[in-house]
Amino acid sequence: MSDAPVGPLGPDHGYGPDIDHVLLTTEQIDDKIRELADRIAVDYAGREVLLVGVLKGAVLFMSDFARALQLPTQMEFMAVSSYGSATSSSGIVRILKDLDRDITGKHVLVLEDIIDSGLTLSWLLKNLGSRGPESLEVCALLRKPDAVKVDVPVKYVGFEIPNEFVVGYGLDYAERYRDLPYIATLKPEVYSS
Ligand SMILES: O=P(O)(O)OC[C@H]1O[C@H](OP(=O)(O)OP(=O)(O)O)[C@H](O)[C@@H]1O
Ligand code: HPA
Ligand SMILES: [Mg+2]
Repeated sequence: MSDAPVGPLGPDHGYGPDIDHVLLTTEQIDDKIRELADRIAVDYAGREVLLVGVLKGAVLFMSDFARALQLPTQMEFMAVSSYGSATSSSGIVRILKDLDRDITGKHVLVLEDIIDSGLTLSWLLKNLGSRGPESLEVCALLRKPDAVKVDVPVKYVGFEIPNEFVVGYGLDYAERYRDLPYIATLKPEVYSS
């Protein structure tokens, strides 16, 4: 057994001192993923779904969601970046890794960790839509309604959250905190150090 300190919400990989407040616990996230997966299993019954995970933020969500979804799925990943190490979007989306295969005729379900300004997803949907999928929908774990700059049609949303920068469960600040098992905000001094 490890001797690492355990925070009030369980193991926090030692990030505890940087955390300001917890928005969503591991249990709330797990329950929501099961709820989304149940709904999507009904909507896609009899169809084969191609999950497209948006790296890197959606990697934990993709992994838990694919296991919860009681349907055969295939997985592809695309890596895009618009934030770098900043806390607001540059508005410029860059493809860092494209899909490995053609999605023509497929039922594509994009999995995103968060919709903040909506710029990444708006760009991504145009890009994927031009490749001829049979259907194209989005399932996002988080959305910040007060931050949206571009309206994007999103069929499945886990949680609406306040307009604060959050980390954990795949979401990073300067590449840190993705491995935190819950979603939280950081103390202001973390940004100034
Ligand atoms: O709605 P938006 O304002 O466009 O923000 C959402 C996007 O920003 C984050 O990605 P980021 O660019 O930080 O890359 P990462 O997933 O590798 O951290 C997040 O994972 C979403 O993909
Ligand atoms: O609140 C956020 N946290 C981490 N990454 C993000 N990318 C867009 N919004 C966020
Ligand atoms: Mg990021």
